[in-house]
Amino acid sequence: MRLSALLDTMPARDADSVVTGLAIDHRKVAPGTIFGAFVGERFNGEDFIPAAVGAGAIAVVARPEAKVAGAVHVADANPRRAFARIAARFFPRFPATCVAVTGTNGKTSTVEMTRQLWRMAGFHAASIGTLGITTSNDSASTGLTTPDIVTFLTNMAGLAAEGVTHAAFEASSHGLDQYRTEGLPVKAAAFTNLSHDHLDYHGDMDAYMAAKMRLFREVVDADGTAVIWSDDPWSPAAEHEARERGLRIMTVGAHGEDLRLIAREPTQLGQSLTIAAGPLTRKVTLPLIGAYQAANALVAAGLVIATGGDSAQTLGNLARLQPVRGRLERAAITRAGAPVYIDYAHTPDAIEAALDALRPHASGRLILVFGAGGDRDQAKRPEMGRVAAAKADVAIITDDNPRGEDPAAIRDAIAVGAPDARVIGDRRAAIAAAIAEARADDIVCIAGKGHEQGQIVGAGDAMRVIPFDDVTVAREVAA
Ligand SMILES: CC(=O)N[C@H]1[C@@H](OP(=O)(O)OP(=O)(O)OC[C@H]2O[C@@H](n3ccc(=O)[nH]c3=O)[C@H](O)[C@@H]2O)O[C@H](CO)[C@@H](O)[C@@H]1O[C@H](C)C(=O)N[C@@H](C)C(=O)N[C@H](CCC(=O)O)C(=O)O
Ligand SMILES: Nc1ncnc2c1ncn2[C@@H]1O[C@H](COP(=O)(O)OP(=O)(O)OP(=O)(O)O)[C@@H](O)[C@H]1O
Ligand SMILES: N[C@H](CCC[C@H](N)C(=O)O)C(=O)O
Ligand SMILES: [Mg+2]
Repeated sequence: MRLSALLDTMPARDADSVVTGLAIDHRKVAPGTIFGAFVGERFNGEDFIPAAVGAGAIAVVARPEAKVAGAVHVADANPRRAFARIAARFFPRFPATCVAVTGTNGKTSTVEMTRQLWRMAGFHAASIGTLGITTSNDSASTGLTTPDIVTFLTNMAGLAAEGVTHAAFEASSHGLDQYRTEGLPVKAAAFTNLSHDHLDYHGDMDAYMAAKMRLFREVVDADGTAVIWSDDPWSPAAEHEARERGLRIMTVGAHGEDLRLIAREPTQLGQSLTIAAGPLTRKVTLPLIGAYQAANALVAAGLVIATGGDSAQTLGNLARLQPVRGRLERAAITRAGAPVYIDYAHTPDAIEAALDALRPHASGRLILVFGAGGDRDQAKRPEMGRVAAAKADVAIITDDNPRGEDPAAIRDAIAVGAPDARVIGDRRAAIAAAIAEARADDIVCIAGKGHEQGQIVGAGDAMRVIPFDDVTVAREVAA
């Protein structure tokens, strides 16, 4: 592709230069690359411009004040956005129907359920997010929830080339703030909820919400649909944003206008949902437990219906949803007979949602093992402790990806909110203690890591990922 096909203005002599690719990391620059130089948290990408040009970059997207010699300077006060727009021209292929999900909790579950519902309707569908890229044949891990813009668009082009026509992706607040998911038409976008997380990055809840709402303000198509979970304290604010943009609005939940959850009753293996969709009222048995999973399933149904799915068929298909990895996944039964669940709860609100989901199924006690990640929001730690102390009968604080921090200091910060909790740093020992403690009528919940396959310790060059899988460890210890 020629540079002139990607840039609006450039010196005439550069117009015919051939663009071979795009990169935001100077180490990935090859001859013919367009390099995006961004000011980040750890580095200033502008410092790498000479190295990028040396490696063959033919254009650099950077702030007007950046120094660029030997390549076209695409100057923009918001270089991440400018780069995303150029990248979208370079990768013009994508699945015809793309939808996005944002919110503090429930993104992964919702995109994965959306993929399953599309699949049941006969489409070749994919989901992209924390679990990586999932299609009905394959799954591949990508590292971050929302990868960088080049990876994101490359993946979308790859899916389209494989024949995927429907894709649901997670839009994390970091991803939205850093323009990591732009450039393809997004027919519908969902908001699940907002609660305490990532305030280290965003500062306060209003700024966090504003980052998420870029999805409605800028990313979703102007004639697209906003699917909004109606029962969250932040739902009215989300609805206001969608209205301001002139989007079609679909509200879902007990207070929802479009998919109204009229009743929810636990059954032995799941729950029975009564849902009104316009004139149609349907009762379906969802084979998953907990209010939070019902919420995510309904938002997923909303996205499918918003993009042309038949209401009756989509709601009926909820009965065939498969569990999402690491989200209230039953991993083992202890020798005493207690079920052990693995859940990805790593925020105060998620711990509450997971324990609320399990409570109706425990005639005895709820025993919780949990921790908080290092180099992440510190303010959520005592809050996680408080909700654990309030909602679990036995709480055990352990390590969950300490990264560059002292694990003992993280545990102490959690214990401020849960002074009676036991503290066992070694995660395997903590899981073993919970399993040893459980009697037949108790339930053990191991929170925070879900599908993760490792314990991240150290930072920078000293960073190591020690293999660790809660499901495997729970099975080994329970055996
Ligand atoms: C805080 C954050 O989001 N950081 C991400 C962000 O970093 P940054 O823009 O601050 O970049 P930086 O490392 O300071 O470097 C600045 C620029 O210089 C470039 N660079 C840097 C070094 C070098 O040698 N050469 C070079 O060119 C970098 O590519 C970058 O463009 O962009 C980097 C490149 O894509 C990411 O690796 C990095 O993710 C870090 C590792 C991270 O931990 N991110 C987490 C918090 C995150 O994004 N999480 C969300 C999930 C949230 C949720 O779902 O709850 C996610 O979407 O995964
Ligand atoms: N709708 C919801 N309401 C409240 N809590 C939820 C909801 N959905 C999920 N959770 C909780 O959050 C955890 C993570 O769920 P999920 O992975 O779907 O969210 P996510 O938004 O993708 O998270 P991340 O920010 O890590 O990407 C679940 O294991 C559960 O404890
Ligand atoms: N997407 C989340 C994942 C957290 C998972 C938990 N195990 C942790 O490390 O805190 C984050 O980056 O904050
Ligand atoms: Mg996720």
